[in-house]
Amino acid sequence: MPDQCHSVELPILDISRPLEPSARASLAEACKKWGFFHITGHGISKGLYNKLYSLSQQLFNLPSETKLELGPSSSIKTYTPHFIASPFFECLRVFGPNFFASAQSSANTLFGQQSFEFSEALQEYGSKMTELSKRIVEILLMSLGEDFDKKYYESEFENCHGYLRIVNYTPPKSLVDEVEGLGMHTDMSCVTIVYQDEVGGLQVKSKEGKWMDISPCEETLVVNIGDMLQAWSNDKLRSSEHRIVLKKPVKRLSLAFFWCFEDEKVILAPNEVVGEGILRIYEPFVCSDYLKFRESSERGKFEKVGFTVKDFAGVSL
Ligand SMILES: O=C(O)CCC(=O)C(=O)O
Ligand SMILES: [Fe+2]
Repeated sequence: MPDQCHSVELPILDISRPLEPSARASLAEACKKWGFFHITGHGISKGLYNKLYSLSQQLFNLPSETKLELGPSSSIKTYTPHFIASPFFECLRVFGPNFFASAQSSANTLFGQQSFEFSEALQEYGSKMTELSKRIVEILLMSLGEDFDKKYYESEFENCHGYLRIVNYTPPKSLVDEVEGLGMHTDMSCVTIVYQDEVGGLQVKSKEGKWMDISPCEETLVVNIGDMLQAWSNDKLRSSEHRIVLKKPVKRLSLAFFWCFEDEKVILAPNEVVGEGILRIYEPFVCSDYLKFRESSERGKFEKVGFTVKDFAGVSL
């Protein structure tokens, strides 16, 4: 393995069981240091993943003209073609809370009216991810402080919503070394839940600036903290820079579920979360203003770093 890249060891949390005090401490530490951890006990069967995998392959194997009917210049806009995020990246978005309806509107164009298999599978996956996201936010609140889940879940996180990105990476056939499938970025979510297939390629940047592999592991999902929760937690939870590198000339599929605050939400870390005697790092801001800031400062660059939540709402010293 090249010197500049190592695998990172992250805690594995069994989400189906109550949070033990020792797990709470290692989770808090991992979230502060890496902003990434693994979960098991998520209740999603291998069968559902196999189904989503083969349906996604069918979808991305369709001719470009068909996919572009859902592209950025169409009315539905659920498909992002190659050469927007990177030459090797394309994705389809499915929006909650009615994942069935969102998937179906894309499926009608792609596969014709008769197919419900795709929408049903996405409804099942989207609702499971929604439940998981809620549980993860509760657990993260518990890791921040005694009874913080009871104090803050309902008042702060009750109106969160989610969407899914199905991502297909196609590296060049004559891959010599490695290429970036998706460049360095932070997520704008509260939390993101990622399923990556066995190809791997997800990397997180350490605070010292080293790229570390997050290797795929069967039956575990990757969870990462996004900018919204970093700001809300006054940096107790880190939204880390990450990217996808393609090292083999094979396709890679991932499912990334983003759990986000509602657009009109004002993000302000509660005093108790900031902690006594600790400086507040962010000015309060409206969620959608940050999303607009990110869109406008990275035109054509798709979530490139350089304009993140600290640049937007960081307290000037
Ligand atoms: O493809 C992946 O594994 C993760 C993609 C990602 O980081 C993103 O879509 O924000
Ligand atoms: Fe990401």
